[in-house]
Amino acid sequence: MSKLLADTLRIGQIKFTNALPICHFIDRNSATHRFFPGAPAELNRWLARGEIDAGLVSSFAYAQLADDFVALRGLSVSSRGPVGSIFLFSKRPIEELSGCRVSLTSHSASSVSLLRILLGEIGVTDVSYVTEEPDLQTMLQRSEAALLIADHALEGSVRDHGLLTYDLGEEWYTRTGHSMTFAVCAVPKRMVEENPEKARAIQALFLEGKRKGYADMESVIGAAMERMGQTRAFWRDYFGKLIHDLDEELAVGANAYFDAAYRHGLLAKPVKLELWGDES
Ligand SMILES: C=C(O[C@@H]1C=C(C(=O)O)C=C[C@H]1O)C(=O)O
Repeated sequence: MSKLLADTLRIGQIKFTNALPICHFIDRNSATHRFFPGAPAELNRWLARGEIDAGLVSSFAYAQLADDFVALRGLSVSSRGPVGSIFLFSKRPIEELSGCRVSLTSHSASSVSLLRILLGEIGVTDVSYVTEEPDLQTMLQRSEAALLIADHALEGSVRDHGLLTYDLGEEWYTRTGHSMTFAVCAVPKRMVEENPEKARAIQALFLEGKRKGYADMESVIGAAMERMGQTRAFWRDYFGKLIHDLDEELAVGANAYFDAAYRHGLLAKPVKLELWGDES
């Protein structure tokens, strides 16, 4: 990562289609800030190491860092039911994966934990999880099932591979009745305490991007088609499933997910999502 002026805000941004409604229109570089696009696992790492100051990260990564970070109100990647881009592709029914090898995309933190939770709740045991680069064909050479997220999952979902396909947003909703929040915009508590105007500026940049994205969804869809093909109707349907507006109600679902992650031994201690900032 290049050297920046000491007070330039370094902000992480998800590089995949799921964040386009927020990120497509964002003003990426200015004298005061610079956006760094990455896969969720990269963003999580950059945030934990202090290589970015704030930004969109996996909700699970936020939970691991919750002592030191808040989540900005009005910004997330969430769904209430099917999400359309987080799939377990499986050679056999999900209930029959006990003792099997299951491949996990190296790009995710939230969805891999969600899969472990769901399989645990279903009573699937002795799974050997392996983390791999997201390539469905390679993953399934040795595994019974493979978890993909984001653009790789979208690609997998339109391919005719004859595999069983489980949408993790839908599985979570069916089992718990809760929404699921996959990504939040994390900002250090230290920043909101010592320099709240900086945290407000980050929130304003993202919220302005989102306002423009939702006001001109046809341009967002055009950008998605340029990247990945498919029809306008495909993207309208996909973006219709996503919610980008973290609020108290979505926080209930996020907290249910954090509770489950703790119960399943994936988080070291119980965590509550801390919302910060006004959405205006
Ligand atoms: C909806 C999605 O959610 C993403 C899933 C993430 C994860 O599993 O860690 C992180 C960020 C989200 O943007 C997606 O991948 O399409």
